[in-house]
Amino acid sequence: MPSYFTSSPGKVILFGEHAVVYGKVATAGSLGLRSYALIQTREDKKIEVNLPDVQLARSWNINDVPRQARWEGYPYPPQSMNAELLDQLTKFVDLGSQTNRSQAAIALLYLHSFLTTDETVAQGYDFVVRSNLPVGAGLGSSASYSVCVATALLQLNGYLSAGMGLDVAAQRDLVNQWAFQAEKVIHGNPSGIDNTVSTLGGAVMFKKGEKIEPLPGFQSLRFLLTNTRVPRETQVQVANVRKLHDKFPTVVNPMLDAINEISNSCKTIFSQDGLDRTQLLSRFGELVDVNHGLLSALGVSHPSLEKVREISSKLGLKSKLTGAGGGGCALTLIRDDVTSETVAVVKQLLEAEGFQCMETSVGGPGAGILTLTHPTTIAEFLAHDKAYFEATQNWVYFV
Ligand SMILES: Nc1ncnc2c1ncn2[C@@H]1O[C@H](COP(=O)(O)OP(=O)(O)OP(=O)(O)O)[C@@H](O)[C@H]1O
Ligand SMILES: C[C@@](O)(CCO)CC(=O)[O-]
Ligand SMILES: [Mg+2]
Repeated sequence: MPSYFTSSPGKVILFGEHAVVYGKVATAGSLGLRSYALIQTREDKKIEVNLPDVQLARSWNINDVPRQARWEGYPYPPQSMNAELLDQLTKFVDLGSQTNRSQAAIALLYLHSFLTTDETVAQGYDFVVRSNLPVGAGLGSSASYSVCVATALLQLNGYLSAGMGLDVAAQRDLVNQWAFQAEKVIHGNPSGIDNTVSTLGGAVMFKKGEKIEPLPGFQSLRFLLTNTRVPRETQVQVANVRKLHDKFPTVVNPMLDAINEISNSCKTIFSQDGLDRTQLLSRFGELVDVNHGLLSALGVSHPSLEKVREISSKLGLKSKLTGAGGGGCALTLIRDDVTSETVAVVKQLLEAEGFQCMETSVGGPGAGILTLTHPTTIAEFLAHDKAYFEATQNWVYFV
């Protein structure tokens, strides 16, 4: 009975959120906070799905779920989304207005419709995901979920096996492309930066449709992440910026160009000879400030995010929103000269506002698979704590 864990990280966007949707460059890195999935075959032709982070536990007869015939470009996804299939799945899932759950379930079944083989249909499978990422807070929980789904379905159905003849880079690309489809189900019109960082890991410069460039020297930066706990949906924030853009293109386009130059300036300061670390961090902090100002002008800040900036700036620290904004998370640059006492004070002040602070590593591994030698039960998977997965050896990453 094939049984696998898959895992993938969240992301933090340093510069360029929203502008990246319009083809501008953005800079982002993977987070130490990850999602974990279990996928394993069953014998009763059912799909048993358990997504505790969005309170979804459902079971379907596998034969009731629509399937797609072989398509052009197989095994890579079709160029455009299948709107008819999405409609069909929305009705099939029938989760009404509970968008968190329904989007997660539809994204899974959308990929299932294309990727499930006759062999899997003859058995059924369990699928469970749990995440250490806050859901809907700007740290790429949807992309991390999407990459876990894509990796799990591709692995279970044999697309990543040696028999398919794909090298590691091609496997990684396949995972990323299918995860992008799932992100489209959840987000509407994503740029692809979140699923790309979640698949590849590390720290990258990203521009839609172009080759990903690693960002040198990034690992050594420290950030504090603050979750304001103000809920928001990426899809809504992206749509709001779109409305502003369409109403005032001559005003908004130069702002998006300016954001593009922030990522380019970030690259320059990392590669500039003769810039010492103190100067680098100081310039990086200035870019953080400018980027937040532009995002705020695009209408995606929130009083809670301005509060994070106010508190951190009192202690000489620079912060910006990260991800789609409108609530969710802010990142604060911790320069090398900032003492642990100062960090503790900032955290205390932010937590007193009801915010949640996290220090996490950035630039770690991307998506990974672990083949289980002994099948596990859903209950056992759900009972493991976070440390269990991190301590588990033999993860294979797409590096
Ligand atoms: N652990 C999870 N289990 C199931 N579904 C999840 C999980 N994490 C995220 N999702 C799906 O992703 C949606 C949240 O995506 P959204 O893009 O709004 O937030 P985000 O990805 O955390 O933020 P951002 O895109 O700004 O980084 C949820 O509504 C749910 O459908
Ligand atoms: C807001 C946005 O730029 C980043 C969300 O993490 C949307 C996207 O790139 O798809
Ligand atoms: Mg998202």
